[in-house]
Amino acid sequence: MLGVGGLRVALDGTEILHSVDLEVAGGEWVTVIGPNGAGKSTLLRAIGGVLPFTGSIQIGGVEISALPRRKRAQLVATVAQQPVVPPGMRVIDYVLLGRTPYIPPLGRESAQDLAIAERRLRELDLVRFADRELETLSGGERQRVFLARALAQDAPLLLLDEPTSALDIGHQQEVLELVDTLRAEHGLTVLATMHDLSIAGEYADRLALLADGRVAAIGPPAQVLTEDLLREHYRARVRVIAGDYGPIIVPVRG
Ligand SMILES: Nc1ncnc2c1ncn2[C@@H]1O[C@H](COP(=O)(O)OP(=O)(O)OP(=O)(O)O)[C@@H](O)[C@H]1O
Repeated sequence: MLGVGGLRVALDGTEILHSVDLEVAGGEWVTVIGPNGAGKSTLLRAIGGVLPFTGSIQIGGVEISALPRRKRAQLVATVAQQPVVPPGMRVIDYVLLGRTPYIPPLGRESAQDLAIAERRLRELDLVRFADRELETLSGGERQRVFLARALAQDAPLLLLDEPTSALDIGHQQEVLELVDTLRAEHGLTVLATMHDLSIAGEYADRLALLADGRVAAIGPPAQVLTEDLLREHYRARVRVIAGDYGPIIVPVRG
């Protein structure tokens, strides 16, 4: 579904990603983990088509650089780490922006577009905020709105850059379960980044550990979330405990 080969990205003259290779199958969930500054957001931004790169990024066998913007937006939806919040915009109108790739030039959203946006608001527990200005929402409420907009885009590839970092523990689980349900029902492919390693391992089929702009390890969560790899790449002292849905990572002092 997604094929990344020999990907290099330089920002302001500094190479951040050094020949990254990554394959994500249709319907698979891969989460990129790694220490601060490893290049996780840069990787997602390149795949999302907002950064220049060299190498190859293919979606469904087609190079993204060859896709017109509108077509790309029908294939890839992104929840960025810090999305731009348009001043004065109501929540429902923001979520409707997710339908833009389907609205003809100079056209208006259809009743179906509105129905899809409203369904996303319901699924993400946001109905009561529909008419509020986005700027007036709390950080966690706003993060759910960003996800609602991306899901309204109905793209087969979803890029999630730390989608639950502002959410309380209940909403974290609710949002990730919703993404997982959509994946099961519609074959959605998910590429995410996350700092919570236990949650990352519970939801992803595979984890890719990025360090200094290179893939240092990739595989099923139990293969990547090891005390040795986490010590080496995060300089963290942890205990790894076997959980029902994947390894549970507990930071320890000694
Ligand atoms: N415009 C820029 N010029 C130079 N370096 C940059 C620029 N933008 C980002 N970087 C650097 O690129 C590196 C990777 O950044 P990126 O945001 O991809 O990391 P990350 O793994 O997502 O980190 P975090 O976990 O902290 O969100 C960082 O060292 C960052 O300082």
